[in-house]
Amino acid sequence: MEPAALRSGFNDHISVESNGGFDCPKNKQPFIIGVAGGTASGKTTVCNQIISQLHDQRVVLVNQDSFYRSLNDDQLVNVHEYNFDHPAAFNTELLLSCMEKLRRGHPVNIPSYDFKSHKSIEPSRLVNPADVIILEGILVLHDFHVRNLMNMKIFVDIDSDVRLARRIQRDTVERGRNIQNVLDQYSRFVKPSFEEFILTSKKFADIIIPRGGDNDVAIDLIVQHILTKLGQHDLCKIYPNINVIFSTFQVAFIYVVVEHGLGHLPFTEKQIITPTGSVYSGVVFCKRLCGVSVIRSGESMENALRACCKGIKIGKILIHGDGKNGRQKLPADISSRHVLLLDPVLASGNSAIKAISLLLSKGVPETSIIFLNLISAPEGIHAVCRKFPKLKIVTSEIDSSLDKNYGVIPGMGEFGDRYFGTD
Ligand SMILES: Nc1ncnc2c1ncn2[C@@H]1O[C@H](COP(=O)(O)OP(=O)(O)O)[C@@H](O)[C@H]1O
Ligand SMILES: Nc1ccn([C@@H]2O[C@H](COP(=O)(O)O)[C@@H](O)[C@H]2O)c(=O)n1
Ligand SMILES: [Mg+2]
Repeated sequence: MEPAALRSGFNDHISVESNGGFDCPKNKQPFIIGVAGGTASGKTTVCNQIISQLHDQRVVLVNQDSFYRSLNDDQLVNVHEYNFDHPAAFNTELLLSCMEKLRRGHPVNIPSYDFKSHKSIEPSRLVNPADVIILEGILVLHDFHVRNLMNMKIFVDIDSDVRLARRIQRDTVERGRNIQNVLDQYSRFVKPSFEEFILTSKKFADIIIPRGGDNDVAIDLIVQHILTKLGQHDLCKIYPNINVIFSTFQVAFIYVVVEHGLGHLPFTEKQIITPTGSVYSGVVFCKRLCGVSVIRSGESMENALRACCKGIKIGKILIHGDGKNGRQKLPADISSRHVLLLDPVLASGNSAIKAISLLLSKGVPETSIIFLNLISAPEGIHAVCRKFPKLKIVTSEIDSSLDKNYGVIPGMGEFGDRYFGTD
């Protein structure tokens, strides 16, 4: 029996975690982008361009400016002594709690800030949860906790002279300042704080955009990346070494997973002369292969592997449930081969970790292991990917979670029993 026949409707089981960690459906967490850069570098302009190109997605823009602390009366009297470019000028705790609520899928009230009175004003802005949240501001890459929220970090990089010219223009027109105020504030606070806190956060950026809003190519690439990520499971946003095969009903077939796994192996071009004398160009794997099945359910994938790679050697690993080390029968030269580790279900990850550790102890490099499975639980992916970031996982489905007996939900029951007809 093919495993696809064991399951039905397995694409429509998005569930909600019950542990208070996240209230969002598991693979529906928002994609959070941070956009930093010096004053008047074009952060807001870049964000608006990204938003306009993401027209089919729910996007919200949160400005760090909204979290400026209101000045008290004493501070207002001496406003020219106040450093608005220092991290302490912002209420970062409030920013973090608002971002956390949005991340969990809750609406939130964001304060409104008035640059003329230097205070928060009513009404605040009700922001609804969205697929993409963009957080923009001079210091959003400075604070470790704020940075940690982000899936993508952008720094807008523009010549300081251009920024100063734009700032004079903007602050005199929109923020009620005169040129002398702007220049004094710039040389006393804005420039030194830029060098101390903003420029030093540039190293945390994933993308640096020269020329800001004029850089159409950079904005286009960013939008494409966001669209790709929005289509992916959340775990793929965290672990680049996990590959989920496009999930239609048919692709749960073992053969497709095996073929896809083979596609991850390095190969070189090879030409041969056919019996009719013509030249045929094909490819050959750079290194010899070996399958290793985890007994017993992994054996269900062996036929597919043999069908794809005639004569491939296949070893076996038996994992004990009682904490003892696993037993194995593996080719003597396994350390010089690429290993396709076969186990159709990745649940807690405990068996997989034992099997992988055993392969490593036999000298197989982590980079030479491709773990092929059909159904995986997020818990197993976290466990394996954290411990072995250099191996690849190829799966056809990431399910919702684990039950208390470490069974995958919804999963497909005891795979070995169902496949071999012993249930
Ligand atoms: N590429 C550009 N060309 C000309 N003016 C620009 C450009 N980008 C931004 N500006 C102007 O510069 C000022 C600052 O831009 P803004 O996007 O608000 O910067 P930031 O949010 O980084 O402070 C605004 O008045 C804006 O209209
Ligand atoms: N009351 C305030 C608050 C902030 N500023 C300046 O705004 C700059 C940050 O905003 P951008 O849109 O330019 O990123 C920052 O450099 C502060 O100096 C202010 O002048 N008055
Ligand atoms: Mg701005």
